[in-house]
Amino acid sequence: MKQFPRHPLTFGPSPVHPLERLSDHLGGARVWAKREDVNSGLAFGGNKTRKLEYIVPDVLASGADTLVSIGGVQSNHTRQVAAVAARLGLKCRLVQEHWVDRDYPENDKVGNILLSRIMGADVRLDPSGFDIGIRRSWEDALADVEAAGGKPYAIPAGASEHPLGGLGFANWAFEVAEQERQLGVFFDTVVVCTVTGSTHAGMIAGFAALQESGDGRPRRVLGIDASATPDRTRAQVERIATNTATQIELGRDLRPDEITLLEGWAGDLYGIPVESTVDAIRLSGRLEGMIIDPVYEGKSMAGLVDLVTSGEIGADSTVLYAHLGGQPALNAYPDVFA
Ligand SMILES: Cc1ncc(COP(=O)(O)O)c(CNC2(C(=O)O)CC2)c1O
Repeated sequence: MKQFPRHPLTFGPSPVHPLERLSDHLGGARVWAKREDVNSGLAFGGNKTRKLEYIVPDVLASGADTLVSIGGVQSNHTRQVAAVAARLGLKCRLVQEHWVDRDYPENDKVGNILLSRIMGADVRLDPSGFDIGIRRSWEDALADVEAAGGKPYAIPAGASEHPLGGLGFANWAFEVAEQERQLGVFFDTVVVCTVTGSTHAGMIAGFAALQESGDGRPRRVLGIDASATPDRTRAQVERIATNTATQIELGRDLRPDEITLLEGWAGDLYGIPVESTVDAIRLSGRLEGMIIDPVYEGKSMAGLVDLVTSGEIGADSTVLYAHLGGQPALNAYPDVFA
């Protein structure tokens, strides 16, 4: 894979470990986890921290003084942008839109948004609803920073539509291959939560590049939709995966079977947990002491549980579950577990 400048924001390779009790409980494939939720000392880290490692060199080269990004009120992404801004000594302007329609009065005071405020971000609430695309509120914030004499750096939702947004998880694929060698294991299936798409898309491009580099063993990357707008998310994954494959000089087109986004566990609305989400969160907590969140990982774990117990992921498979972080948002959902 072509190399790109990376500004280290993580502790190094994120841990990979087996989930024995969960695997025994499911009674089929063996399940392991790769833990982006403990990948960095920057405000609990997560998948966006890995993406930002490849964006920060461009930030520094641009001479910007303010990172400008966007997400829902309980966005993990904007919290990670705030942490990186703090670490780099930059200002941070965050647009927090009304992506989740829940009747929890403390929603804009706890969890991720509390952390972003603690780290000094200029947090602005906006009444606009959920959408993974480029938002007017974000464009207005960029113009606002500029009009006030600042030099903004534009980071779209989830850093996904950013030109360098797929590189973090393309590299992740190569990190997995190295850890497989060290552990003496091969993960034929990767399960990942998909919303704005560049985590999943980067993995698709990275594992394709691994195959082209000679590791021809068949591997599936299964994206579990948590956006509840799967057609838009699938199109965004395809676009970002294709762009990333070009950037890393894959040298071939991606095949349709390399882009798999599965529906069925997002429920009707982004950010609203359904029964399978809550069951998966409890199962992961009670069997492995592994905490997952109700917006993202609870939904991808619900997908993994069904795919393994149904045999769609065969009993002879070894599955790598991508834990991408997200726990701070649990503080906005205490009523769900009361
Ligand atoms: C914990 C966690 N898990 C999975 C995802 C999905 O990643 P992608 O957006 O790259 O598809 C997020 C994203 N979060 C967004 C946010 O604003 O926090 C970009 C939506 C996530 O935070």
